[in-house]
Amino acid sequence: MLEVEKINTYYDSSHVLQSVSLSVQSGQSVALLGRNGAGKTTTLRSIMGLTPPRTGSITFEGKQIRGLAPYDIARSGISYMPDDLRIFVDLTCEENLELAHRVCKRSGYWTRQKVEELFPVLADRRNQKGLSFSGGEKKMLSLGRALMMNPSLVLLDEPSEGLAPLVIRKLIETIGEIRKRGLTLLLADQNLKFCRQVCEYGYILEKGTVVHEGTMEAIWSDEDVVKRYLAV
Ligand SMILES: Nc1ncnc2c1ncn2[C@@H]1O[C@H](COP(=O)(O)OP(=O)(O)OP(=O)(O)O)[C@@H](O)[C@H]1O
Repeated sequence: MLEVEKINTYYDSSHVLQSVSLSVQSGQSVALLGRNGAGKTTTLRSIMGLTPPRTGSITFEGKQIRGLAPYDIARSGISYMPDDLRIFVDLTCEENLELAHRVCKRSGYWTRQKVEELFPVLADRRNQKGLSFSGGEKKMLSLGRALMMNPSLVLLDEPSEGLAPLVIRKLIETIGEIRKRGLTLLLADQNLKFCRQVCEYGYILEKGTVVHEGTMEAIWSDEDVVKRYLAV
């Protein structure tokens, strides 16, 4: 479904991603792992066209998307939950969700009603502005916005970061529900235990390079790999 081949991404003259390749199959859930500054966010931003790679290829459902504007990439069926969530704090919960749908113009299973069924708290807070939301609620709203675009692939940046263990458990269940609707996921997260519960396959980044890949079970049980690339 998604093939990233040898992409090189820069911030000005700083060469951050160095020949990164990865692939995500339809229906799969794939993790991008690695320590702070390894290049996880930059990989997601590169796919989304927000920090376009200078070279390499990104194909999605057989079409080249490298070089397209982010909104065209979104309309092709990829949505993105950034680590800073990017919800509109001056808008109500309902307005945030409807705006995402209107911008993307893709219809499908996910309507505001379906998103509110998945996250009942968003129904409770339908008319409240985002500023008053807790961190966990903002995350749910941001994920809800991503779903309202009716994507086939969702990129999630640090979904578990900053959440209490109980909320993470709920998030794991929610991701399971989302996957039952046929969605494919690529997520960047430093929480190996969380990734093991929601992903089948993982890529480990270090200094902008893929240094290891394998099933999440294999990564989880490889003490050397965990110590070398993931332990803090
Ligand atoms: N806007 C920017 N301008 C310049 N350099 C940047 C910018 N954003 C990130 N970098 C650098 O690019 C490298 C990769 O950062 P990136 O945010 O992709 O890593 P990450 O794995 O997502 O880490 P984190 O978990 O801390 O977000 C780091 O060295 C970082 O300092």
